[in-house]
Amino acid sequence: MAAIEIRDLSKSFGPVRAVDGVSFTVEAGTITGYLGPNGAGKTTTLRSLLGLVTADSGSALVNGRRYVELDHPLSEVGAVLEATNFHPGRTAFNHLRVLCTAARLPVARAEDALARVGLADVAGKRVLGFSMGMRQRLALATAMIGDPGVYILDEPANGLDPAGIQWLRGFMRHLAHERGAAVLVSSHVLAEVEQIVDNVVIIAKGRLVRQGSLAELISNGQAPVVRVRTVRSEEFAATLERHGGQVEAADGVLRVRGLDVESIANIALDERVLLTEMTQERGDLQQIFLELTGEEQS
Ligand SMILES: Nc1ncnc2c1ncn2[C@@H]1O[C@H](COP(=O)(O)OP(=O)(O)OP(=O)(O)O)[C@@H](O)[C@H]1O
Repeated sequence: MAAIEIRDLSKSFGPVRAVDGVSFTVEAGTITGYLGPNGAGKTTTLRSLLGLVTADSGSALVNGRRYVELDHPLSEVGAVLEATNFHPGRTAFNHLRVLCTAARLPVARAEDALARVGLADVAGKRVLGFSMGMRQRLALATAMIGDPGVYILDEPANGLDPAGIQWLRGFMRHLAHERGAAVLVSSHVLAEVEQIVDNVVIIAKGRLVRQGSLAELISNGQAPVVRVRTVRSEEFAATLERHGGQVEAADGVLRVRGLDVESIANIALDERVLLTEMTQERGDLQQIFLELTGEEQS
C-alpha cells in the first residue's frame, strides 16, 4: 500500500475544474515534487488529502484511508499548508503544547519538535515577532509533532531566504531518507525542489501532464547526450560511430547519443585519444517544465 494514493481525483469550483482526473502515489522513504504553475490545482489536491476539500469524484488516501478515517491523524500525517495562521500572542512552545494536549501526546514532543526545526532558543517568544522564515519552521514543527510517516507540504519554501531553503532541503531529505517518511512537496518553481526530489508529478490546468523519476524528466523521453571534446574530433567521431554511437559535431564539440560516459572513456583509452572534456548533458529542466505546463519563458 502506498503512503499517499490519489486516484482519479476531480474537483470543480463552479465552472473552474481545479483538479481533473489526477492519479499518482508516493511511497515511504521518497520525496515527490508536486509541480505546476499558479492555479494548476496543487493546493486543491493537497487539501483533498487532508479532508479540507471534498472531491467530486475519485479518492485521496493516506495509508490507505481517507483523512477523516485516521484514528490518530497527527501521528500519521503532518501538513504545512499555505498561509498558516498562528495566534500572534501565543508563544511558539504554547502553540505546540496545545496541540500535544489535544492529541494526547507527551509535552516533551513540543520541545523536541522546536529543537529539530532550530527554534529552541525562541520557544518562549510570541509568534507576533517571528519572521516569515521562523513561521515556516514553526509550521514544520507543528507537522512533525506526532512523528508521522507522511508529510504534505504546500510550497514550504515560500518566504524563506536562500539559507532557509537550503535548511529546508536538508530537513526534507532527513525526513524521507533517514526517517523513512513519504514526503509530498508542492512548488511552482522546479529549481526549488530539483535537487532533492526522487519523483516528480507535474500538473497544469488541473490535469496531470507528466509523472516519473527526475531522471526520466531530465531525459524527456530522449536518449541521453554526452558532450565530448578532443583535438582529433573528426577521427574520434568516426571511431564512436563504428562503436554504435550517433554523433553530431559542432564547434569542435561532439554530441554523442547511444553510448554512455564509461563506454566513451574506454574507447578513448583503447584508441589512445586524449579527451579534454566529457560531460553528460542535463537538458534544460526548466525549459522542459515550461513546455509541459504550457507556460511562456519570461
Ligand atoms: N475555494 C475555492 N473557490 C473557488 N475557486 C477555487 C477555490 N480553490 C481553488 N480555486 C480555483 O481552482 C484552481 C486551482 O487552484 P489551486 O489553489 O488548487 O492551484 P495551485 O496549483 O495550488 O496554485 P497556487 O500555486 O497559486 O497556489 C484555481 O483556478 C483557483 O482559482
